[in-house]
Amino acid sequence: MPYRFEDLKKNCQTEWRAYIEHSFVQQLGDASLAPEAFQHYLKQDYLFLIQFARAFALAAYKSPTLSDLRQAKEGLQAIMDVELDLHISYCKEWGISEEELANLPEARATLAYTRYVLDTGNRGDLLDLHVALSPCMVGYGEIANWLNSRRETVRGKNNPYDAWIAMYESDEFQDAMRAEILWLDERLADVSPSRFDQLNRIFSDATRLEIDFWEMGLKQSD
Ligand SMILES: Cc1ncc(CO)c(N)n1
Repeated sequence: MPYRFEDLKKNCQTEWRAYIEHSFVQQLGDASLAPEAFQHYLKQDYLFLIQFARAFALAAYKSPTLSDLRQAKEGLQAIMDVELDLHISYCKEWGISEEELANLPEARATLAYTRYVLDTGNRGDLLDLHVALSPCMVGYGEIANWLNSRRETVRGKNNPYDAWIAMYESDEFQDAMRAEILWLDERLADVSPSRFDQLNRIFSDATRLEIDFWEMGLKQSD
């Protein structure tokens, strides 16, 4: 049987669920999340996205074909045009200026995750890099869908985090997520069992670093 993206998730189900259904996510969905925790997360996510944009640019650099190049561009575009724009305006609403954002120190969880992905991409090939990026691209789309499937989730003006959910359920983000899964399914179909094990390690590492990112938000750790 050829491997698929689903197999990466299946092989680290516990970590994947701990990421998707993290208490930060649940509290964001039911509007009980402390604003300070959200603001801390949002500021760090701004710094995170800058490094992730670099990682997608690295994917572009490592792309041997036009279609690979297009896929890297999709990711870069989702970050720069969908996420970063919203983060900046969201931060303004919450009283955080672009100047404050520019001078912010990176939390350890931000450093660990982003540098892990960049290092994996530098050291490995394009598939290693896309696998390292996939918990981010696919996870947040899945989180929005999971939140929408829960009765506890509050949507609309009674939830101050509604725009966050709206961003990740948007067609633009969901399309980018589906394109990433398709791209990975095509490449994973050709890999050997030992190569798949290597890729699974990267996927599981990145997923664990996503969990740490939520923890950093909840605890407002630096
Ligand atoms: C930490 C983190 N993971 C994933 C995404 C989705 O791009 C994000 N904005 N931040």
